[in-house]
Amino acid sequence: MTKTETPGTLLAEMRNAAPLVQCITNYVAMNVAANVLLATGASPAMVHAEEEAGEFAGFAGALTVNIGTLSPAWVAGMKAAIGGAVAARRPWVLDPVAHFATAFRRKATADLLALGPTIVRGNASEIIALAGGVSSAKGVDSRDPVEEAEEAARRLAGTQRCIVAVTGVTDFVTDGRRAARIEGGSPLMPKVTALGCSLTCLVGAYAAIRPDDPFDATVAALAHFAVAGEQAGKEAQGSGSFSVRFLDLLAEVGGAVLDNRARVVRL
Ligand SMILES: Nc1ncnc2c1ncn2[C@@H]1O[C@H](COP(=O)(O)OP(=O)(O)O)[C@@H](O)[C@H]1O
Ligand SMILES: Cc1ncsc1CCOP(=O)(O)O
Ligand SMILES: [Mg+2]
Repeated sequence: MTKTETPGTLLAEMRNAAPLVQCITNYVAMNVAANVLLATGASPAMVHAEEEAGEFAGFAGALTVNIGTLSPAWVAGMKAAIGGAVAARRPWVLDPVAHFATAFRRKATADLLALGPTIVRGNASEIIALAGGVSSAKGVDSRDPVEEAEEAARRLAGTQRCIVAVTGVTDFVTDGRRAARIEGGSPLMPKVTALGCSLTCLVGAYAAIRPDDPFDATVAALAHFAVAGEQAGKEAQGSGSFSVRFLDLLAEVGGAVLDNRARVVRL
């Protein structure tokens, strides 16, 4: 049986390792996600050109791929990066932002999924649709509760042989066998753009320290967001002050505080 590792232990180890994370993310998220990784202790690099993305992935600790603002050149860069990550046996995370919205996105997402992501992180609408169901969303924001995506997540994890993380009011993580729910966060989080995209990059940072079995690492990344987000929500006056306080708290939260405050239910 695999030993369960606590979020706090993994946070301390991740911070100590300061993993280099190659983030291919969208124009909206690039700056936000880089600041989130720096605050948590990881080292972000936004590298997406086809000419260099595969080479970079060969020495980065992990790769994250997000389709938020897609174009054909970006898809080529993503595929090159994934080739480099797979060859170097590094974990890679897929964030299928609004993949159901257009034929271009659907095709790109199907191609990327076929390359075998280590982890898929999306909101409930995205995960429902990725598993073949009908979601209520049209764009990047979720219109479905996480509870309705749990079965889809288990199915997707089983068929793709990967970890699936669904986020929302209460997050859900499964590898098709193990599963966990993570409570916390704040209703202000979906009111700040690119936090889901940034979380995907943070999942990459945690996965970099457990490349062969990143289930607990994925739970730890979500717990880190949940604990910092909950506290920031208590202190904020609105989404502007939330953003600032959230970044500070991602840095302030240490291993002991994370283990104290994280509400993780293993199923
Ligand atoms: N209503 C909510 N209450 C608490 N936390 C939330 C809520 N909605 C989203 N979150 C948190 O916000 C972060 C981003 O998740 P989500 O909004 O689902 O992603 P996306 O931005 O991709 O749609 C996650 O940490 C999630 O737990
Ligand atoms: C608004 C927007 N449009 C295309 S990508 C993007 C950001 C989505 O960020 P998130 O999925 O984290 O809410
Ligand atoms: Mg998203």
